[in-house]
Amino acid sequence: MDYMFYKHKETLDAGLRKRMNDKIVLELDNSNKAEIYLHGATVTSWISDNKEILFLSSKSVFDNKKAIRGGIPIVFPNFGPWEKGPQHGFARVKKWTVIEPANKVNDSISVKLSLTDDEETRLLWDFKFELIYEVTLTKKSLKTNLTIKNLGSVEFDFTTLLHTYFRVDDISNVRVQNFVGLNYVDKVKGRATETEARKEIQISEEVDRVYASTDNTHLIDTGSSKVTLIKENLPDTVVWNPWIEKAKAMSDFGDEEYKNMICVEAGRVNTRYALKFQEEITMGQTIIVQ
Ligand SMILES: O=P(O)(O)OC[C@H]1O[C@H](O)[C@H](O)[C@@H](O)[C@@H]1O
Repeated sequence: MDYMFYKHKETLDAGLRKRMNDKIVLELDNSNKAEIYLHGATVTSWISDNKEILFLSSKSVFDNKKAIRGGIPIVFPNFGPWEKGPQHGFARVKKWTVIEPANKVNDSISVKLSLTDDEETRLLWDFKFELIYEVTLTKKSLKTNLTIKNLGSVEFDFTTLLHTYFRVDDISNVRVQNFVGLNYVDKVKGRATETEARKEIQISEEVDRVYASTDNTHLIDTGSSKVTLIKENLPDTVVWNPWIEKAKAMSDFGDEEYKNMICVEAGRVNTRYALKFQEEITMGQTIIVQ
């Protein structure tokens, strides 16, 4: 009996240890923390004042191969289907390296991760680059900044996006602001270009829209909390909810989970950004809980 117990415990500890090695925890105090997996540098959890702000699917696969379904996956160097490699690029499925460990200064704590080109990335996309991702947590905010450096001797271009999954209690109560009058590409309707007429977006069907040149601020009212998304150097915003059929079709997403999430994704996706050799650009977002 004892033997069985200890054997089981050892297995558990080994599994737990592995998961712990794979992620970084930023902890301000017991009620305010965030978790970042090295796989994709994916922020998978952000707890502000004891409340989880991000959605992570219960079906998400943590095999260090597939992209994590939820949190904030990083899309680079291509948004959407890509003729050279996986959908949304490789940044979300590569193992990142910590270059500056978690550092607490006054009321904030931050960490810096990096991804550089390797044989695998050059095979798909033959450029020399470094991505630096800085995640900063305060009691009320989470800032995620991405610096893209061209380390080679030729220009490259890319699209990029922070694919944030927000957790909501009930999608029918969610409102998102600041799209009125903007053009968007409707990916559900064969990429038709439409103009947004609503002051507040509500979700009651499958939504997959790429809004161009959006305001730098969106207010996401989840019914039980208000969250502000502030974009920097990311001109576009994608709004996505797979709804019933798509949810069922995704193996790493629960059938009913579409009710508990909305993706509001700050990106640079409408036009590819050309980065000259030896140059760099920083872009990012800050999410603030009110
Ligand atoms: O399933 P994934 O590759 O993670 O993509 C999930 C979604 O990402 C974005 O929001 C795109 O606009 C959608 O078209 C896509 O379905």
